[in-house]
Amino acid sequence: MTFQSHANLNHSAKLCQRVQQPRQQRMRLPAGRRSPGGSIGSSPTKGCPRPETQAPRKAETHAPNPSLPSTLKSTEVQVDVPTMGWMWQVGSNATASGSQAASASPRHMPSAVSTVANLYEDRIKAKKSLGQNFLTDDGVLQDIVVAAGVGPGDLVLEVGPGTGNLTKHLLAAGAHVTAVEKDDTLYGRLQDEYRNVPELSLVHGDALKVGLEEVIRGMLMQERQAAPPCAHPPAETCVAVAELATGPTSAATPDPEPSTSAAAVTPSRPNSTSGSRPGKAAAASNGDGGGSGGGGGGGRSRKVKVVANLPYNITKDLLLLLLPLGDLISDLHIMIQHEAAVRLTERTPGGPEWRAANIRTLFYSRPRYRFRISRVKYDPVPGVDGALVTFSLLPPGARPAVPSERAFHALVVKAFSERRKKMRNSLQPLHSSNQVEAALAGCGLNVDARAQDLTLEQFVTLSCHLHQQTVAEGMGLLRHPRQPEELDQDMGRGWDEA
Ligand SMILES: C[S@@+](CC[C@H](N)C(=O)[O-])C[C@H]1O[C@@H](n2cnc3c(N)ncnc32)[C@H](O)[C@@H]1O
Repeated sequence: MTFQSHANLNHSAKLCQRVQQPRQQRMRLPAGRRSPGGSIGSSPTKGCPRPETQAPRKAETHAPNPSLPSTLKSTEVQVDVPTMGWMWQVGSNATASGSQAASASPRHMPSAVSTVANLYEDRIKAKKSLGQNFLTDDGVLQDIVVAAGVGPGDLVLEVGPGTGNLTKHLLAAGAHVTAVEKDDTLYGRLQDEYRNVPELSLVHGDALKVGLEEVIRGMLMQERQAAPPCAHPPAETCVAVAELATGPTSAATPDPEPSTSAAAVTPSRPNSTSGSRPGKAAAASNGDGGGSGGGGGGGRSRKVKVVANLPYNITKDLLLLLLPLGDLISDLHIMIQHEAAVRLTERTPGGPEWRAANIRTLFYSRPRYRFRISRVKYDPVPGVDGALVTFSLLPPGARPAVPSERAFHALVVKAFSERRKKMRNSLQPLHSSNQVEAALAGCGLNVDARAQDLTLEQFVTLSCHLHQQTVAEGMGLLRHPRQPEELDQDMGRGWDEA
């Protein structure tokens, strides 16, 4: 992963900055007036190091939405821009001339459809392997931002900004956005477009590998350093600042899985000396949890929102990663396949769609299906409709109390692994059939129950009963429920392995 610190642009990149025509200006031109030599990889930029300027291999790319050219006439949309001033205000760019600034309207942003068209004009094709189906409807993008409740000063993590179309709407709502993009080319373009936008930090890398938890901690630490703690923060949207650098101290998460990321990431921004956020913030990596200027560990800071039009192939892994971060994230608002969204927001057991993922989702959050997004709103057009789903994350203390979260989820996954089997069979070899029957009976459940019959609460009770049994057996309080032959087999296995 590389983190885009605009202030840390290397020397050659700075040279590029001087010779390139600012992308902002090119994006404002109507499509018909664009210079054929205006692509990133051509003319004035020759010789400057840029990531991946050639088009990707054909097999990896989607066919563009054929309806796109006909909609290109509308190249701008009117957006209410908060007091920060809009990024397309060319005058804010030190390399832009005064006359350019005067002619640019800060209240306009390029339309989503024209941004995608610009990609194609620059011979950049959407990559299937990265799930690149770009939203091209500013109305939908605006609806997402409104549904996510994004407002001025909110901290938003966006995964897969791609064209920046959703990013623009988030920024227009006044959010401070940190966006993680894996694609080299799109990351490079965003880097160019937003280099003078202190409200956006870009992270280059795979969202599943960059260490998102540390990225989020960095966002919160930076926020903490920039401003004093809010006087009356709503409890559900706050996190104890002392926990930011060190992780949660609550005993409610008995077995937090260790973070795999290498280092905390702390955004730094250009030209932000007088802005609401600092240019540099190193405390996240030096462990200064209290914040040198922020008044000690008693203060509280806000939590982060996650808003993303996700590539469908990373939805599951990203949810596994983010759902347990209810101490840092208030809510996730993500676009996923419509059918998957319906399944994931199911709350009642019994149906064939009731899965381990439902139990896990409800354990960590309150999911809500928000609205369907027609496939024709994307380019290239995917084979399925999308949907916006909101997950309101539960802070660790509000989750169901289980002896071990890891053991609980292992139990649920095992129970659903053979859905047609009764749990006294599917849970073997984690637990013997006798153990499972005893535990089910102890919970007041049918001993023939299958996984799809149980609610989250019933799984929680079952896991507690099984845990108590295991502890009691360990202390010799219960007769071992396994049959003598099974024990003999275990013993034999042990000897063989030795
Ligand atoms: C569905 S597109 C969304 C683009 C844009 N946000 C929009 O709404 O039009 C998904 C984006 O995620 C990026 N992406 C794919 N896999 C990723 C990963 N593992 N980590 C970060 N970004 C990823 C793609 O390059 C692409 O830009």
